[in-house]
This record gives sequence, C-alpha cells and structure tokens, in this order.
Amino acid sequence: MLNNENRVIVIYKSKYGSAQRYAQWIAEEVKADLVERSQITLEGMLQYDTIVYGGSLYAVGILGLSLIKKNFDKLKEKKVIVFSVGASPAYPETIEDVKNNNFTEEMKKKVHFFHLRGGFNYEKLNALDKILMYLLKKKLEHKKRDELTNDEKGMLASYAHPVDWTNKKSIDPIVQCINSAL
Ligand SMILES: Cc1cc2nc3c(=O)[nH]c(=O)nc-3n(C[C@H](O)[C@H](O)[C@H](O)COP(=O)(O)O)c2cc1C
Repeated sequence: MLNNENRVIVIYKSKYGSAQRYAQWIAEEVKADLVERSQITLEGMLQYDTIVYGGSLYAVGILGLSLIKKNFDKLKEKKVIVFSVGASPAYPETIEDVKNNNFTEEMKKKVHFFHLRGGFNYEKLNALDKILMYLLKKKLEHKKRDELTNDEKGMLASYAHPVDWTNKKSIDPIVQCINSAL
C-alpha cells in the first residue's frame, strides 16, 4: 500500500498472538500491508521499500527470522526493521542478547531493532512449551528467594496468573522509524 511513496509491509510470526497483535497495530497505524510469515516470499518482499518483521521470542530466538536472515544480502538496500516480542522487559542487556543470538554482524549494523513485551499464559501453552516452562519454573524455584531478580519473581507469579503486557503505545518508536526518511 502507498504510504508517502514508501511501500511498507509488516510480516509476523506468532504462536499465541502477541507478536501478531503488535504487527496488526503497526500495519494499521502506518497503513502498511500485513502478512503472516508463511504467506510471503523473497519476490514478494522485494516489492516494498520498508520491511518490518516481528516475531516472538522462544529461548532467545526470534521466530521465523530466517526469512530475513537468509535473504538479507538482497534486502540490504531497503529499510529493514525487526522487532521481537517476549516476556522480558526491553533492558539494554536483553536487547544485546537478542541481537547477538539472531543477527549477523552486517544485520547488527543495518537492521533497526526493537523489543516489545508480550504476555504469558501457562494454561494456554502447547504440551512441549508447557514442559519447557515447567522446567524453567523448577529451576527458578530451586534458587533462594533473595537470589531471584524481580523479573524472575514476576515470571514465577505469572504461572498462576496470566499476564499481558501488550500495549499499543509501545509501537510508537517503530512507527517513527518507519516514517523517518529512508
Ligand atoms: C518455551 C518458551 C520459551 C520462551 N523464551 C523466551 C525468551 O527467551 N525470552 C523472552 O523474553 N520470552 C520468552 N518466552 C515468552 C514468550 O516470548 C512470550 O510469551 C511472548 O509474548 C509470546 O509471543 P506470541 O504470543 O506471539 O507467541 C518464552 C515462552 C515459552 C513458552
């Protein structure tokens, strides 16, 4: 879709809906086309000037990012924005970890990266995710209470009470980045 002559596409991959919600909010705000990751190819992406990719975080990996990573040499003349969605807050060290785990050195220099907070509902997880998160819970429960960070305490509490940190306001820096000059 035309957006000040800057054609923008928002691509997302989400398991339980938070990354999808953020992608929908961004696409609505900048009047971009919106697609799920499995619905687009490199040829499709090449039709756009700005590519926004959002994926949720699982064990510090951004879901489906291989679409961007394996095609990056054909996309590097475009504006590429990536956002991750996870339970962790956007601390500088979280952002560094996510970048180190997912980006090549070239991507670290050229990709505009943002981290947004999603949600967590233990009851809604599939069987494998439940087992993984159960193991994490046991690991955290083994630590002494005063060794737990506030985020770890929050994570433990969220097993009993689902949490949803998704917040439309937090897309503002991404919208600004999309609307800034190429
Ligand atoms: C097995 C598992 C691993 C996870 N790993 C991380 C992680 O490394 N970092 C993080 O911030 N959140 C992690 N999360 C939390 C999810 O990223 C969070 O629930 C997110 O909102 C899910 O997005 P989605 O609803 O789009 O799938 C993990 C969740 C599960 C179930």
